[in-house]
Amino acid sequence: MEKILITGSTGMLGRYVCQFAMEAGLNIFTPKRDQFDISNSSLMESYIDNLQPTAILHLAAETNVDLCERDPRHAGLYNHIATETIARKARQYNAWMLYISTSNVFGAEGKPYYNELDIPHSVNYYGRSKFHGENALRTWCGRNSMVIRAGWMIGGGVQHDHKFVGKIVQQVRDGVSDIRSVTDKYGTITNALKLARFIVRSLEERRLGTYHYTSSGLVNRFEIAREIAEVLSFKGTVSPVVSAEFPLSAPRPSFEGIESIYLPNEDSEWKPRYWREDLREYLKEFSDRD
Ligand SMILES: NC(=O)C1=CN([C@@H]2O[C@H](COP(=O)(O)OP(=O)(O)OC[C@H]3O[C@@H](n4cnc5c(N)ncnc54)[C@H](OP(=O)(O)O)[C@@H]3O)[C@@H](O)[C@H]2O)C=CC1
Ligand SMILES: Cc1cn([C@H]2C[C@H](O)[C@@H](COP(=O)(O)OP(=O)(O)O[C@H]3O[C@@H](C)C(=O)[C@@H](O)[C@H]3O)O2)c(=O)[nH]c1=O
Repeated sequence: MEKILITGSTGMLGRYVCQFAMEAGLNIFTPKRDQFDISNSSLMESYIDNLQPTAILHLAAETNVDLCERDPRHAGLYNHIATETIARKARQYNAWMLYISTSNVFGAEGKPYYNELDIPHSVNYYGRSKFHGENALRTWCGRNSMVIRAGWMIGGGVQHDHKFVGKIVQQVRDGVSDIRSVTDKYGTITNALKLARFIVRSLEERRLGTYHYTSSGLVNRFEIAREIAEVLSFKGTVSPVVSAEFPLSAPRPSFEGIESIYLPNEDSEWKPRYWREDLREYLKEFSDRD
């Protein structure tokens, strides 16, 4: 019988994945931190030994990019070593394993877009720790695993969006008069709900290899903020600024757009579209509530 372990089930992405996996009638196991702490190898090992999963969706991670920069040891433990521990166990039980990585593995070359043939070179420790996680997976279960790299993730809605869109929506709701947003950081966005559909489909198909999954179109943070302001009928102004006005511990690449040369070319509900369309789809979660 199929037994699917999902780590990070309470996160921005994990909630949607659990929702779709349950709708598909899959037998999922979603341990919380006290049962499955990614900083505690022996706890993870004994949980997996007990469960003996047939598949593992490893979504848990340290997603605080600035914390990773200030504490590379923490980044390594959470994003690299934890993945290696889980991947070793996946191999032991011959379980198919999925790992979610990030466009942050790229950026040092300064190219606008990166595809699956490009060799990662990150500008920060979060990106490096995620890339080492990818490689641990490839080393231990390369023949039975999948890596999906996502771009700037949009998802979680009012309660669980702790990233850029959530922060801008919060400012709109707080009624600030001016939202400042950076024009010199470009990337591609990933609608978490649609990615979750693709993950569940990939699980069912036991897809293998590395894939980039993002909406099309390179966009900067300012353009996203302006779009949010328009959709939510924001009364104030959105001002373009340079990133030097937002001092952060971790450098962000000027360009971290990713695109896919391998994603199946089929028209389906998981298929990413142009960034504006996927962003507007997500923003309904906010506008529908008021
Ligand atoms: N957000 C983004 O913009 C992007 C994210 N990604 C990747 O996608 C994946 C999912 O990210 P996202 O959903 O945004 O992440 P979130 O930050 O929303 O959620 C992180 C998840 O990991 C869990 N977690 C954190 N620390 C531990 C721990 N010590 N032990 C057990 N569980 C822990 C959290 O549990 P708890 O609820 O207990 O905190 C939560 O379920 C990650 O691998 C991330 O690197 C890739 C590209 C972009
Ligand atoms: C709050 C705020 C931020 N910003 C800018 C500054 C900075 O460039 C950026 C920070 O937004 P975030 O916190 O969403 O960005 P960040 O933490 O860099 O997001 C990253 O998270 C990890 C998990 C990933 O995997 C990456 O792909 C990426 O999504 O937004 C503004 O321009 N205006 C604002 O009001």
